[in-house]
Amino acid sequence: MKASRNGKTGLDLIHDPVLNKNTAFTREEREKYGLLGLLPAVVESLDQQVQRVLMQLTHKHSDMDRFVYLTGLLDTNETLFYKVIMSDPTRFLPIVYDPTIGEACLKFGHIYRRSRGMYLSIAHRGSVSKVLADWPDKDVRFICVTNGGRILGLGDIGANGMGIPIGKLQLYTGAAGVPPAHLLPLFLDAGTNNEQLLEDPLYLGIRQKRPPTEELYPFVDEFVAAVQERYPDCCIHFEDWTGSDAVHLLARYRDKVCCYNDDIQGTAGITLAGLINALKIKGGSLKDETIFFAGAGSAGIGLADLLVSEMVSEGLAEEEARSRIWMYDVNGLLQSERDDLFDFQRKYAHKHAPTRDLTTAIKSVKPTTLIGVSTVGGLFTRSVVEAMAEINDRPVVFALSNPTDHAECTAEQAYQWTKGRAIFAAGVQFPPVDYAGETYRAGQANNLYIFPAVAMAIYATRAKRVTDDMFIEAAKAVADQVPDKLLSQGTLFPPQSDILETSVKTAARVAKTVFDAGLAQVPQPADLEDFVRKHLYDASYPELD
Ligand SMILES: O=C([O-])CC(=O)C(=O)O
Ligand SMILES: [Mg+2]
Repeated sequence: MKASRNGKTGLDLIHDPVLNKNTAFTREEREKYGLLGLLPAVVESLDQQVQRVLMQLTHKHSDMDRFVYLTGLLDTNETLFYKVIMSDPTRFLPIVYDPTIGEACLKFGHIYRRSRGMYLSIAHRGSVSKVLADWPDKDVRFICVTNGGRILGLGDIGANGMGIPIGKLQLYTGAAGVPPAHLLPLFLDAGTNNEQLLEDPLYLGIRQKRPPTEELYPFVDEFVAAVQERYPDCCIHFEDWTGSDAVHLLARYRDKVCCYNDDIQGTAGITLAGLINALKIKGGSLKDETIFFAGAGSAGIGLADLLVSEMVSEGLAEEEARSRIWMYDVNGLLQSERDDLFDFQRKYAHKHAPTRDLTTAIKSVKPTTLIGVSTVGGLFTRSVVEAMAEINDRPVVFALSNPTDHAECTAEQAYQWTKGRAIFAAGVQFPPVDYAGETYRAGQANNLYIFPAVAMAIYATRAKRVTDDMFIEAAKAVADQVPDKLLSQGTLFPPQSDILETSVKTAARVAKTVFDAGLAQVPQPADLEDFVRKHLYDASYPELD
């Protein structure tokens, strides 16, 4: 009997999720690797196996059950898992990702079956590098890392937040074809302040409160240094940290190592794409907009900073650009007299009387665009949305918080309350809305259009650093790929059914930005799209020798 390329034969080969083909092992392979008798008689194609999975999924009663089933499939047959989700992204992205992932994270410790990725705990301080070396793969190119501090709009859910790095990296592959062999989800466990979880007997993380920043940041420093040492070509993707940690950690590392924060830069990118297309619909240019953020955390600040740089490139002075951006948080409008603001929020606090009422603030500031990054479901009440419609002929309203019950308002509310005049987008997918004889199709302003494509560009070019320009270019590329017909129905983003194609084109444009900035570590090819295609993961069975 011959051994496969990783030395495995027989049951060990069947139990290896990367090499397993299950009923698709050929007769020759069964003979060669000692599989005869371990499999049913039939030899099936990957497509036939997909049919069986689809059939089994129809018998599940909820997307949560489908999520658990698909996780099990990934644990046993990676190729089949990606073949299934890439066969119908519109159907499967909402199951492996938002909104189902939100519920999956809340229940993570309860539905947990098998470990995936790595868990580094603050108890490992001083030996993080040694513990990281337990990971068997030699060529890790991306680590998506969270500490569970602010998962989606769900707040601090500690180790249950591990669902997010796992899901985000599945989107690298499913939405942009980054090969899964190079991806490592990682949970940096420094405890949780979530009392309910600390008391849950099935909670999976360390049972202690979060440490102060002075203890957390040296731990993150040690982790970042350990990654540099073991995987010098690895890009660190920070995800779902609390707002202030997100902003401070990105500032700490962005000029020193290859890293980015998706909540800051990816969310900013997709929202910029939405704004570019909203302006195509209503006319005008970004520099003439007044933008009001409900929520002043990492997503709001990241987007505000990106908008300021775009407005400056359209000719505004930086101070003037900042004056067009207003923010509002739990304590009301950010204004110059407030003494409870972080350094990075202060630049968006303008002279204004204090107000703690959102409608009053909107009526006074008169924004053209309202962006919800508050995590507060229903924050955009009828009076808020009607105020936007009074001020603007075509009010731009983006309700970006997720999962679904955290959205600031629904698509139906936005269209009804503005009598169909809103240019609306949400962080989750809402169904089409029929209003006064028209059908409106709100697009999903989700960073899944941005970060997987940016990651593909980083992967293909071996980029040394990640810059805001890469996210701005990704935003423009995504905006350019929305067909006119969709724009006329109010959809600001490309269809998810073509997500891989959209990502390839976006990645090619981002790759150009990387080469132009001199940040690539490979020679520049003549045809960038072809170059990206050569790096794509192919969901078909690997050779075993
Ligand atoms: O994951 C998503 O859908 C968007 C996101 O990054 C977040 O909400 O933190
Ligand atoms: Mg996030």
